[in-house]
Amino acid sequence: FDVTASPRQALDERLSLEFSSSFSSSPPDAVCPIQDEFAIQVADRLHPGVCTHGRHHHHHTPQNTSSMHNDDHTSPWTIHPTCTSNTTTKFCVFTSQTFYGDRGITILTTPSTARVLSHLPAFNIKTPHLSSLSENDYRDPPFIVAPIPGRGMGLIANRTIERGDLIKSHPAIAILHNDAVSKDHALYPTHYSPLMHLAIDQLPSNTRNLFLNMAAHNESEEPYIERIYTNTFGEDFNNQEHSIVIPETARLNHDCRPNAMYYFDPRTLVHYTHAARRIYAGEEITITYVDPLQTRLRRRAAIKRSWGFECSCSLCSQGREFARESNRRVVRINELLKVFGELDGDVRGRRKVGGTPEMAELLVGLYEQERLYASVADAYRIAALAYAAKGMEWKAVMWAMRAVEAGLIHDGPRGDGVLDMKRLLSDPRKHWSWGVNL
Ligand SMILES: C[S@@+](CC[C@H](N)C(=O)[O-])C[C@H]1O[C@@H](n2cnc3c(N)ncnc32)[C@H](O)[C@@H]1O
Repeated sequence: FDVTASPRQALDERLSLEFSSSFSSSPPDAVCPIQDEFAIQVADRLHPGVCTHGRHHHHHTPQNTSSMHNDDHTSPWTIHPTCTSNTTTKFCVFTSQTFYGDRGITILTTPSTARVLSHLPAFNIKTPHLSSLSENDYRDPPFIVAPIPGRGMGLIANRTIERGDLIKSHPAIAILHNDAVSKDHALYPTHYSPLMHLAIDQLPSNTRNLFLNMAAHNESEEPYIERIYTNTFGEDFNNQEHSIVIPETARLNHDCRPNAMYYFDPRTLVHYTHAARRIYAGEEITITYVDPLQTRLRRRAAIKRSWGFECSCSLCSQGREFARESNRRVVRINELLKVFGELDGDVRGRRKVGGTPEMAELLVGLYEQERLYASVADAYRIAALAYAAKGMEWKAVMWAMRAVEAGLIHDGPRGDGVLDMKRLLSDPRKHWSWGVNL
């Protein structure tokens, strides 16, 4: 979806997911390295002390596993990898049937990417019965799954959900290299299609059923690949584009001005969805499938091209004058983002901030007018930087605090923007942006 979208979109009009690929060069963690509150909570509940005492913890390796690697690390794959032969790029299926308990995960990728993945903390916590996680560790989720006229199934809030409330969090069940699932690829279906089928078929049966129960927007096509094209999120691993499958989250329908936002934690392979604004009982919970900072024409075209439906969300169906003004704001937002440009310090920690505080406040206003309540995190951060650049500490702090709150919804606690704003808050005068525009 969104900046993530289906492989088809990922291939056609790939947009970027900033937090992806960041782990590709990070060293493997020796002890339970998870800093994520939720994952720690889950791990500790099931295996008290593993995360808190930092004991080394390896995944159990069943007998039929033979490690592909000869490093000192135990392979997490519980089924011997199957690979393509006679292809320029070698792809293999790597499956763990014990990932997050009995949920399992299947990965169709190159051996080098699989090796990077196998070192993730996700494979370092042993969480046998995270099936509870598959409905979010909620005994009483704040939504029901129900048919929505003209949209198939969807999620309806069953009580008030406040901004920032967790709606869903689920580990991925499949990670598929886009080159191996692209219908346009010369070697698909002869070489890659059997591998893709094997990948899904090797999942534990309950998890495979989650996959098969997902919607396909074109039933006449091959059922597995259609489910992938309809439901996956895009994510880079090892700097290569992949599609990730989170069946429960794939029930969320699209809205150009959604009330929920998701992010993926590439260390734990858990996908999180939070409310971006207050959602009342009876409202449908939605996410955006496309970059929301596009004009109506482009959004509608992108949705039609990748999912085959006509966007009828409130923004897509509003009257001509309203649509024109929204388009204008979107264009202006993009112009301002360009003016502010690169938002990190340079190597010496000194980089001018490209715009003024007034421009930054205009940007915030435009995001809010556009009802972009999660991605407004970017505008808040820009405002904090613009004020810090002018040496205006308290204004900088105010916007940084807003940026952290919105950033937690938009990018999660390890998002670059959130981390940068936390650094600013811990000592504004030592931040890279302090006084750079004076
Ligand atoms: C990821 S699935 C969403 C869940 C799906 N409705 C289901 O029944 O499981 C994407 C598909 O849902 C439908 N869909 C999602 N958002 C929609 C919307 N705003 N209007 C119409 N159909 C929508 C389209 O058929 C799309 O291909």
